[in-house]
Amino acid sequence: MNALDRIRGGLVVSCQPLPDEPDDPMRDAYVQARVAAGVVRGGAVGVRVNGVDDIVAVAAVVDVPIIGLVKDGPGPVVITPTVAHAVAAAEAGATVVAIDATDRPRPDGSTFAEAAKAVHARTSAMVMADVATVDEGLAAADAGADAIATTLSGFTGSGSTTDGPDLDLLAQLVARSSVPVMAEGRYRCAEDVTRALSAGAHAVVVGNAITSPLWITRSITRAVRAGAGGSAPGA
Ligand SMILES: CC(=O)N[C@H](C=O)[C@@H](O)[C@H](O)[C@H](O)COP(=O)(O)O
Repeated sequence: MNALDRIRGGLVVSCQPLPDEPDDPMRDAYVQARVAAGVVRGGAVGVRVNGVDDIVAVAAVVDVPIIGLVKDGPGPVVITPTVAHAVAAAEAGATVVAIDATDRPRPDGSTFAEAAKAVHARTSAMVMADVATVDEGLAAADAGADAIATTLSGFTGSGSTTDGPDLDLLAQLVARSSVPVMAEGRYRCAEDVTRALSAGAHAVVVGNAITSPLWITRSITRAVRAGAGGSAPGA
């Protein structure tokens, strides 16, 4: 059974520090490995992990598929931006390599198709295309992606921007794609996951809502300050 078959219908948990927080105390391979071990114990069928050191550390403690990526550079393409990053993620232990497949220039001048081809030719890993639009997803499947993920919806300036998960993009890709479609990006709770699976997602990735104490705490403190949940006692 390949890595994609193994995660079908399940919850994949993204174990990563917050991208825009260089001082996130969770930015530590040992810590992410412990988080990954915890989510697998809780029922995650796969994990998504950023960076060669973290992938190596996580691969040593879990035996579920690892969707690996390497975030690097000033952008606009940050998720596994070059052929070398893609191969490095696979060599570190990723069973699926997540690669930005948006239509934006890559720092090494490569295309998504070239990165996918290099992973397939030089490693045993599969390739997941992170996209923001239907057109990008369909193009990525034609270019050799083994799966597509809605990861970049709302992050590129193209396509729609939703406060919650982009279930519309998911449904359109499920209807038209020849390869499995992963739901990812702003999935926060059991209801979100169930809705994505009902919409035909191959599997659903949840990140910050499970694995970022910084993000979770900030969400709650901001909501409390904004008055969510009624008046504070004595107020
Ligand atoms: C846009 C981008 O860089 N997304 C990254 C992709 O690896 C991660 O920062 C996200 O945490 C991940 O996609 C899961 O999403 P959420 O944390 O919303 O459940």
